[in-house]
Amino acid sequence: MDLFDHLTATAGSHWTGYIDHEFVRRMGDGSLPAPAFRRYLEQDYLFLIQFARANALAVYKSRTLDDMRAAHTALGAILDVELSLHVRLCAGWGLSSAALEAAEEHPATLAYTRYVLDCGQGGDLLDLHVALAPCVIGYAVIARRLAPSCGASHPYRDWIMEYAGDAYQSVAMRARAHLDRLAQRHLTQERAGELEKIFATACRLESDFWQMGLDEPASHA
Ligand SMILES: Cc1ncc(C[n+]2csc(CCO)c2C)c(N)n1
Repeated sequence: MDLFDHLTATAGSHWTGYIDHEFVRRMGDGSLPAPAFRRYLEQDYLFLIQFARANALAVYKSRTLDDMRAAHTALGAILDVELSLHVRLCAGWGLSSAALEAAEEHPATLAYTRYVLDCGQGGDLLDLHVALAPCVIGYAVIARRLAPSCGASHPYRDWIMEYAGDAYQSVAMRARAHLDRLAQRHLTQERAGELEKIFATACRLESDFWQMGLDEPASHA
């Protein structure tokens, strides 16, 4: 059992509630309403920007060149690949770059991203990578589960295939192996409980992020 397996097992319903969230299930069966997906996409753009900062923090928190390179690669992938892919996906759903630039962070976006950054600022590289794991590895797990039921005209095919594809699956596998190497160097019995708590909290915040997409926006009428 690697550290990721251990963390998902101890997170229990926080983990399963995240990967099996109603938003995920309805994306899988295609019944997710388009406005919910658009709300998610808009906030995910803002999420990715903060996620890039979290990887920059991981570069800073690294004590070996290997760790530094891993974080630097992830940072570059977000800035040079992920964000432009995301902007293109958004355009296909009627969200312009101008709309993305004008968007404000929802409390769920703020809570999740700043929690991850706080884990990294207050803790060490292992704390930070454990806080990032539900995001980086969780999306690969979710997309792999949805892919078999994703036909050619599935409305969420682009999203599912992006994360279920070989390229992203191997990114996630490398992240998982890196997390395990970090654990071998830094994990002690005394730290296990705190790391389990960080992982479970990040899963809860991922669930809140899905839920934000499902919830109707507050009416200001
Ligand atoms: C709320 C939310 N959680 C996770 C991801 C997934 N994700 C974010 S950055 C990245 C690439 C890592 O190199 C991946 C897979 C997301 N997009 N939005």
